[in-house]
Amino acid sequence: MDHSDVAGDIANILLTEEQIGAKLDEMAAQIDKDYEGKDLLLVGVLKGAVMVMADLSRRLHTKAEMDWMAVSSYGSGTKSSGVVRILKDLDTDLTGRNVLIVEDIIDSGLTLSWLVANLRSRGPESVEIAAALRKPDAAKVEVDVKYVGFDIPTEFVVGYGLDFAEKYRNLPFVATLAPHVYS
Ligand SMILES: O=P(O)(O)OC[C@H]1O[C@H](OP(=O)(O)OP(=O)(O)O)[C@H](O)[C@@H]1O
Ligand code: HPA
Ligand SMILES: [Mg+2]
Repeated sequence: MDHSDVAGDIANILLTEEQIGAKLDEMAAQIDKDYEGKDLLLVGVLKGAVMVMADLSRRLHTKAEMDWMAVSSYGSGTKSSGVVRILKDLDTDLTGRNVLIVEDIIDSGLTLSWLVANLRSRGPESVEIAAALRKPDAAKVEVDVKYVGFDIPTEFVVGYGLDFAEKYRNLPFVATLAPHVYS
């Protein structure tokens, strides 16, 4: 079998580009309502959140700044190590700011619970979370998410920013991988 093309690596498409786009429309409308008249700082969590940050931010009418943090807890594997490392910190002082963390996925919740606590300690006015995906049955810690796109089953997924060993981030949809990819 020829596994050189991406299509041969995909087992099942969970969410199409159209479904994701429609959900982001709803999320952006709610965020616009909630932040009306406020200054908003979007904090994207590299690298996975690049797609959702680009697509969500372009749907907002609220004036927003964007900054980025790079943290990593998964390395090249499919399981969270539980140890969060800051690879790149924010450039922005959070004092008095309304921060909205933009994430691709909440899986164990370890990354975001750590990140929320870290950002709250910097004196912001508020810290909320917008996440495209959440795996409710995989939660090891509860994370209070204000805006969530889709709840998905406890399966490793790729696409729309999500990687397996740095690949598949550029897929426009969210999918599971064929077993041969892991072997
Ligand atoms: O809820 P958790 O179990 O903590 O998992 C979620 C986190 O894991 C992934 O990041 P990863 O560490 O793979 O970095 P990446 O975004 O660069 O792929 C994902 O983008 C989230 O940040
Ligand atoms: O299901 C996932 N896929 C890719 N990266 C991830 N990081 C946490 N969960 C996942
Ligand atoms: Mg990753």
